[in-house]
Amino acid sequence: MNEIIRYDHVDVSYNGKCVAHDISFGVQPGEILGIVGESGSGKSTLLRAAMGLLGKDGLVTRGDIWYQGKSLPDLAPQELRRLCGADIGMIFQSAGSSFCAIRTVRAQLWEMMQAHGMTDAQLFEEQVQELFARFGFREPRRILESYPFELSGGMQQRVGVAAAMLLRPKVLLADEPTSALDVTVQKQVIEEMLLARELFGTAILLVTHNIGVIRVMADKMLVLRAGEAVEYGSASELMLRPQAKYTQRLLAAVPQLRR
Ligand SMILES: Nc1ncnc2c1ncn2[C@@H]1O[C@H](COP(=O)(O)OP(=O)(O)OP(=O)(O)O)[C@@H](O)[C@H]1O
Repeated sequence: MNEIIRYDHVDVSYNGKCVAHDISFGVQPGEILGIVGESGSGKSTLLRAAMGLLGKDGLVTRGDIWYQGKSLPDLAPQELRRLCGADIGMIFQSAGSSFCAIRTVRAQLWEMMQAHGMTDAQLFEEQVQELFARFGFREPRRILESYPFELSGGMQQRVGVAAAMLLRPKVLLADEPTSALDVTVQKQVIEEMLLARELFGTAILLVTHNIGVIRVMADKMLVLRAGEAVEYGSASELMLRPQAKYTQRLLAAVPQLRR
């Protein structure tokens, strides 16, 4: 199995308190893993652990997160920063808040690409226009020339996904990428992520409360409760035949989207 990322018996603690315990799973290139569970079950912590974003109180205390033969928690900060974005992209609940308010979208995307070694502004322009066109943005030039506050929250999120994909990451960590959006824009962001997988073979770790989003996107599903893995397996199988009472309750609790 050529998994692109593997969590291997991972424990994570904040201030010595274990909030994720003995979590193991692997994700193949192009595969989408949905991570679900009630609030506080450790979903975001698992994504943040891969990126070294647990803050000063958080630590991977046991196990490994393997990415292409490297143990991410053991990497030097500098090496981890090099992987973040370029190899492992991120998209959060509100892309708007990760954009700087006083610089245009173009300036920020160009800066990001320069930070990852791009020097040719013409090439950047071609690549960004091409990607925006593929993602179905009607006015790519206007978007690039906009300040983030001039775009709707939904458009900011769509640009956030496109921005993450500019670097063609092999893995995309998506933490509640649709939960702040109305249903129409949710659908567009979901389609964008599915397109990213189709175009670039990106694997996606998707954290969401919305089982409907899992239903339309995920190949596999990990169900967390209080930091423990309750169930893990094929998403369609778990949707049809959830074994644990907890999963049955989660599935019953959330409104569903149609594909
Ligand atoms: N920086 C932190 N310091 C201390 N405890 C934290 C920190 N971040 C998260 N926690 C605790 O870790 C546990 C898991 O939190 P986490 O945010 O990963 O859950 P989650 O499943 O993503 O929740 P939600 O769905 O509400 O976002 C919770 O008990 C939370 O209070």
